[in-house]
Order: sequence, then C-alpha cells, then structure tokens
Amino acid sequence: MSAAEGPLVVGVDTSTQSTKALVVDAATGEVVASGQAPHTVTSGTGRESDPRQWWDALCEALRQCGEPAHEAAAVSIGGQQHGLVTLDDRGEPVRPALLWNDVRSAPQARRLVEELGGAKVWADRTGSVPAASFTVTKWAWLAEHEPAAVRATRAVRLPHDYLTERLTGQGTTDRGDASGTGWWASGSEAYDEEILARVGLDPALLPRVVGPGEVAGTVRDSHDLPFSKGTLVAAGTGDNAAAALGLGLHPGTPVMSLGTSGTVYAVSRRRPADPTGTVAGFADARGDWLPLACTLNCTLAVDRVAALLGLDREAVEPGTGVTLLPYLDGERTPDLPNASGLLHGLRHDTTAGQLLQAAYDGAVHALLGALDRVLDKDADPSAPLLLIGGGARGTAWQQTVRRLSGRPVRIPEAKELVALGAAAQAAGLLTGEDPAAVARRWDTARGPVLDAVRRDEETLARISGVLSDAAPLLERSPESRQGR
Ligand SMILES: Nc1ncnc2c1ncn2[C@@H]1O[C@H](COP(=O)(O)OP(=O)(O)O)[C@@H](O)[C@H]1O
Ligand SMILES: O=C(CO)[C@@H](O)[C@H](O)COP(=O)(O)O
Repeated sequence: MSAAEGPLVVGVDTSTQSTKALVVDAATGEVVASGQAPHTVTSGTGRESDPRQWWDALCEALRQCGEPAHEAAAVSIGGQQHGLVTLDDRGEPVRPALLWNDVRSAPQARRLVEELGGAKVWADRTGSVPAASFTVTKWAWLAEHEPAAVRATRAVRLPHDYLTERLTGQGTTDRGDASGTGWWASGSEAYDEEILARVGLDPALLPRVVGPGEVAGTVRDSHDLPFSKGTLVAAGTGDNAAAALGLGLHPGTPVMSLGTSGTVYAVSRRRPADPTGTVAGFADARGDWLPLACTLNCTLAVDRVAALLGLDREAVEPGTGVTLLPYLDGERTPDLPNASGLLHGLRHDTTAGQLLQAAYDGAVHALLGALDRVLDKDADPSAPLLLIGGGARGTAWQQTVRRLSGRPVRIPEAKELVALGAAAQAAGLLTGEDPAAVARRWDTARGPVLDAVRRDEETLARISGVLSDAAPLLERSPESRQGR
C-alpha cells in the first residue's frame, strides 16, 4: 500500500505526441507516480494516428506508474480535441483517426459554413465557425473521399471517448469535447440534428453526453490494465478543458498553452459566439464556457526552425527587422489553412539566432492577436497570464510571451496540467467536489510570476504588417504554384 493520505486517482492526457498518466493522491494532489509513451502521427498534408496506438500508449504509461496505479479508485481521460475516430461493428477503427491538425478538410469547412447560412449562423448555433480542425468537416471530407469508410462506420468517437469506451464498454463523451465537433448546439446543449443530417451522420452513431460530475461507467475488465474491475471512470474531456480544470481556473484568468498546438483561453460565464471564427466557443467540463483560439504551429514549428538552423532551441538573439511567420502546417489562427512558412526582412547581418527569435515571435504573435477576443470585456488586463504546456519550460518561450504580451506571466510548477485536470475530475467523483475546487485545494497553479515588461508594440505591428501584406501568398499553398 502507498503512504498516500487519501484515495489514489489516475488522470490521463492522450495528446497529439504522447500519452501521459499520473497517479495522484486525491487528498493532497501529490503526484505519486507517472508514465509517458509516445504516439506516431503521419506527416505530409494529412495528420493521422491509429487509435489502437493510443490504447497501447495508455497501457504502457500506466505500466510505468507501477504499483500505485493498481490502487486507483477512479480514473479519467483528457485528450486532444476534434479527432475523428470511426469504429466498425466490432469496435475496431475503420481507418486511422483524422487529427485536429489535419487541414485537408478546409474546402469542406468553407462549404459547410456557406451552406448553413454563413459564419454568424454557425457561431450562434454551435458557438464556433468550423475550420478544418472541427470533426464535422473531417466527416464531410471522409464522406467525399472515402465513402466506403463512412458506410463501414458504426460509431463515431473523439480521441478521449475512444479510450474511455475501451475502459468502460460504454460510448460516452462530455460537453467540453462535444463542443469541438461542430455538431453540438451550444444553446440547447444537444446534438444538432440538422447539421448531422446535412453531413449524413446518423445521431445513433454518436456517444451519450455525460453531464459534469456524472460517472461515465466502470472499468469492465482488468485485461492489460492495472485497474480492478468496477473502478470508477469519469467523463473525461478535451485537453484544453482538462487543463482548465487542472488549473482550477476562475473566470477571466487567461491561459496560454504551448504544445503541438498553441492555445489561449479563459473560463467565461457567457456562452461565446464569435462570428469572425477566431475564437471557438467551447464548453468547459463543468457547466461554464471556454472561449479559445488555437494555432497549428507552436512548439514543433519553432523546434523545426531551430533544427534547420542547427541551433539549440534556446539559442535566440534579439533581432530588429526580420519577420518569420512559422505557418509550416498551414494555419488556423489566422485562418490560412493553405499557408506555409514565410520569411521577410533578411539582411547580410541577420544572425541565425535572430531568425530563431523571429520564429518564436511569429508563433506568439498569432496567439496574442486572439487573446483580447478570448477575454470578456471586463477581464482585468493586468492579471497574470498562466503559461502551460511543454513550451512553458523553455526560457525563450517565457521571455517571448512576456515581452510581446506586456503582462505578468505565471508559470505553474505542475507540469502535466491536462492529466492533473483529469485526475481532479476523477477525484471529484469520489468526494462529490467540483473538480476545479479540487485543483485549487491541490494548489496546482502555484508557480513563479515573471513581472510585466513594456509590451514590444513595434515587433507586434511589424508582424501584423507583413501578415496583411503577404495575404495573397499565404492564402495559396506553395504546391499549387508549382507549374504555373
Ligand atoms: N524545456 C523545454 N523548452 C522548450 N520546449 C519544450 C521543452 N520541453 C518540451 N518542449 C516542447 O514541448 C512540446 C510538447 O509539449 P506538450 O504540451 O507535451 O505537447 P502535446 O500535449 O501537444 O503533445 C514539444 O514539442 C517540445 O518542443
Ligand atoms: O485543436 C485544438 C484545440 O481546439 C488543440 O489544442 C488540440 O486539442 C490538440 O492539443 P495538443 O495535443 O497540442 O495538446
């Protein structure tokens, strides 16, 4: 038996690059054990992963947790949002999952926006204007390109639903992750039958939406797993909503997450509906809302630039005139799915370190441009920005965010806030507490605050200028120019 004060719970983050599992003492929030196993994602225009790999990674991450995982009284899964998982009549994937950063469905997104009456109609109805990340556009893409796969599909799931179902045998999701599909109406908090009919998706194929604080099911057998049969399984949620739980966020506190995706978000009491499409009007996992903007190019894009330059990711040098828009994967914020990376302002005396700094600046500029839209008008502009995700460990990321935001920046010491949020949700099942209150009790947002510095308006204005001048270049993919 462990020396924990309270029951043990397991929180999982099945994100784009890996699965992380934490065993946490529900009384104190102490992380008793942890494990992590990688996923593979295809490269090229599409981004796909085999869902069975997520299960194998979960089993491996739990195995690394050792004995404490065997004592878990409850478990919860947080996961990358939006991914389209199609299952056949045996519950096996029909094909690999189409991930959130797969931009092939950009034409379907544009078409769906027009067909339903425009961006405002979508925003009012679902909270969001669907971009290629949203599940509904991926289903429309699949119907057009692989109709046999659509015909073979007997269940449609999101990544966290897939793992939860393998634990419980029940097809369930939650309002946070459902709100990123594009087929969940945020006003009525129910699946939108008209949108589903428009894309030819039978609502019977979708999972039941489990309410906040409800049990999704229990572990059906302990095969491959350290859990006993009957262990409680919480609803789980999307990774950003899980991190919001993990930070015990109060409305109005801004968060920036630097991982495969970059995100900025805050909890709000008001249901968001941004007709510009910059802010997605997600639900949180508790009953509030999570207005959020997301970029496709964050830590991987900047690390790629560092690798191309042969530099360590911290080897930045202050620069003056060089601008790098690091849109290597196309971009979602700003909405440029066909874009590629763009460099402007190169001179003989530009150094490699300045080019690297320009990549950080370009990635952070895209997120900060959306931050004011994410926050309610009455939010305190001097409130510290909480910086989380793998990139938050890096000094160059920290200093870039500090300089370009002009805000104080708090860096929580807790590393895995998505998995911690899932653990708080699992603990809430045992104690009956609000998971955000659990996280506040655990003091998960504790960490040093970097004081505010003067905002670098010159750099922000220069990047915005290049972005708008280069619009026609960024709207077309470089591949479409070949042979012109
Ligand atoms: N010390 C560090 N400094 C800067 N970046 C880091 C550091 N450690 C990890 N990263 C970045 O964090 C990323 C992984 O972040 P994470 O939030 O775990 O991603 P995801 O949840 O999308 O899988 C990696 O791409 C890596 O570039
Ligand atoms: O698409 C979004 C949010 O809308 C992404 O934030 C995904 O949820 C992927 O998250 P990470 O794997 O980068 O954490």
